[in-house]
Amino acid sequence: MSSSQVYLKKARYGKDKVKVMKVYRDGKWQTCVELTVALTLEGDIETSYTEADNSVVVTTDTCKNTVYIMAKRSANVDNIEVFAQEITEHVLKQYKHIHVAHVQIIKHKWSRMLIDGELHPHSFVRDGEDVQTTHVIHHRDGNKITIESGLKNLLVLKTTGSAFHSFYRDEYTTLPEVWDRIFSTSVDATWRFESTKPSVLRHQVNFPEVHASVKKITMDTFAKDDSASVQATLYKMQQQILRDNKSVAEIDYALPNKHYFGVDMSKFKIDNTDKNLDVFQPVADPSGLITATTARKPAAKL
Ligand SMILES: O=c1[nH]c(=O)c2[nH]c(=O)[nH]c2[nH]1
Repeated sequence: MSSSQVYLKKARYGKDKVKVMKVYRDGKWQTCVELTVALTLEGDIETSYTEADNSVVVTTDTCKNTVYIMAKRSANVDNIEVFAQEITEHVLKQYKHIHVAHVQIIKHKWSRMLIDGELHPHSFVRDGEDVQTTHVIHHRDGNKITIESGLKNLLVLKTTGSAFHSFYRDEYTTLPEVWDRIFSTSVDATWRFESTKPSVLRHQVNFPEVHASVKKITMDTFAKDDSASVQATLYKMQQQILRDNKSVAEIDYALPNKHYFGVDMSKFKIDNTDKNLDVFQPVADPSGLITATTARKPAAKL
């Protein structure tokens, strides 16, 4: 194939995995926020790939510096969707040949310690590996912003209140029906916001409240639902999230079904079945993987 038949179709570059910790101080009370940030850029940058023209390259090192300087100036590092928009706005203002700025943020958990029954003013604990995420894409054209936020790695388990039966059977099916089983999953939820107007997104959506609501509904539904399947429980979670969060346009879930199988003890003449089933083998893989997206129907036209 001659080189005239190929062209640079897409290009985007920047700095990934920029780790930043910000401490806010209010008298003796301190708060900390730890983020992993990626800032990547699109625009009139083709010649850096096609002609070795570095004059159009805002260096990835500059991208890293930008994250740190914006963290220094910002009062909103904790509110990752707003902090991400502060960065994209700065980038589009500063670099006229950059037309799309992407900021992806992972917010790690630091929860205030409870010491002698009281919240401690400056000590924190990592009490879970679940993280909040966001991906803000800011287009110079029309000043359009899209925001996709997420809750990842929320590991949950219930020891009863979950069944799986009446499924499709054929000559390939060996799975027994169960009316009581362990249900465990690591929740991976991603939701997109309705509006594309920056002013609305930035100032009228309470992003931390949406994160908190998604987490609460996920856990409430998981605990309370008499689960007929991962699929049915997942859809209940998504429906409730869209009902309670008007700013959310649609939500995806990816739920691995982390299997716990009863150990066969029949060779030892020990009954570990049905009512006597209480020893399980956690099976890391393979796992089921149940995914779905739930969205709002467009409003009916009158
Ligand atoms: O909730 C479930 N959904 C499935 O689709 C499935 N498939 C399976 O083997 N176990 C389960 N459990």
